[in-house]
Amino acid sequence: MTDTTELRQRQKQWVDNLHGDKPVEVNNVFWKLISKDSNLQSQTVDKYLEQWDGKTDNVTENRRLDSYNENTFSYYNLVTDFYEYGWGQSFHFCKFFIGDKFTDAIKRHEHVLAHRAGIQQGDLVLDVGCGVGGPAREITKFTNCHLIGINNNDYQIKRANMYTKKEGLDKQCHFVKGDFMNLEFPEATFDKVYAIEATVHAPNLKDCYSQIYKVLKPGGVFAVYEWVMTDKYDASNEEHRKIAYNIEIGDGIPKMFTKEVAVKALEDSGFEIIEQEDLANLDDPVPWYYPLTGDWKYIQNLNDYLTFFRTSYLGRKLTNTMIYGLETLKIIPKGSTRVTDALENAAVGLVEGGKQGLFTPMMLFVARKPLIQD
Ligand SMILES: CC(C)=CCC[C@@H](C)[C@H]1CC[C@H]2C3=C(CC[C@]12C)[C@@]1(C)CC[C@H](O)C[C@@H]1CC3
Ligand SMILES: C[S@@+](CC[C@H](N)C(=O)[O-])C[C@H]1O[C@@H](n2cnc3c(N)ncnc32)[C@H](O)[C@@H]1O
Repeated sequence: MTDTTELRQRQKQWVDNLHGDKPVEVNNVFWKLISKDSNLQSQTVDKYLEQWDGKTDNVTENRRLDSYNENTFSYYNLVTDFYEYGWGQSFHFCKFFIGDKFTDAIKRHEHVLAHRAGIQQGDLVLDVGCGVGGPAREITKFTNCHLIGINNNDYQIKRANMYTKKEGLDKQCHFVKGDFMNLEFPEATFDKVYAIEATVHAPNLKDCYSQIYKVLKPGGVFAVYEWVMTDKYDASNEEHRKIAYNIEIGDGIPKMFTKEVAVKALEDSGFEIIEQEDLANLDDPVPWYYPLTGDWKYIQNLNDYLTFFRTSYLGRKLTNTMIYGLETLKIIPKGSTRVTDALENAAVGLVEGGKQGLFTPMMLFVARKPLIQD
């Protein structure tokens, strides 16, 4: 048995045991937490947090980079239910315009990527790091393409396929296990490839982009919303490094790279960069991170009061207090509070990084695989 087969079997078994025997259709976050295996939940939290001891020296960082696969696997086993509860089925940020409803802005961000990638009816498209498939379903409906989503988290794949079947899209769109550091599709399979806020989990962007390059047809396009530290970021500045660290620990990221590293990685993989644009502007009338600040003045739709209460500072405090109470009463598994604490770190780091313009979750790159390779 190869190492990869063994790892996959172990991860599949872990997910089956961790999430208990509740049907995959259950949507209530508290019910999902109650039905988790307490022992395994606590072991998953330990496994994830043992990597995060506050250190950012080279040895510690290399350890995190080496264990990227198990680390993000554990992270998403812990946070997926919270993400769905607080954010919905698309696990990404978006640009807001005045008057925007949250769900409309999220979908528009997906349409923009599909448009910039030039996805056409009938194209075979790969979604790299597909989450529970919110963007994939939307892009399939928007373009009428055929789409495969890959993900290294078995729990998310189950939920992605469940939602897709429910929406009657399962003939056009499906989700499989895979590691974007080792894509197993034959060379030149896809017309287009996209990734939304996923490849930031890679331990090495060049190796990840090279895998994408390999599976794209010559002339094919790769479009990505990359998470990067901007040109303003200075790794030797303690405050900046602390912000990046909060983003790393709270979002399951082995190491945040700079925009410069991402550009070089695309070029070194053989791509020709057609467009590069940071869609997050500091002077945007409505900042991308506002759902996490709970700035009520930006809310322009009645439905969004509920969504943004959950994601706001106050709403998070309320959720975290409830989680703490339920864990103390042993109603939900041990370790759940440590998960909400890590998510709080994420929110703080993201907002601070966004406000200071040190970080962007929407560095858009559109890159082409040349028709003739060197
Ligand atoms: C991790 C990466 C690369 C992308 C995910 C981006 C966002 C969808 C998440 C980043 C931080 C998350 C938090 C929540 C939802 C999803 C994020 C915004 C919550 C609002 C979910 C509900 C919890 O009670 C609080 C969370 C704070 C962080
Ligand atoms: C923040 S989520 C974004 C999901 C999706 N793109 C969306 O916008 O809803 C990041 C995704 O990348 C996946 N991921 C992380 N590391 C991966 C890897 N090595 N191979 C494949 N998928 C990975 C996670 O499991 C998760 O689904």
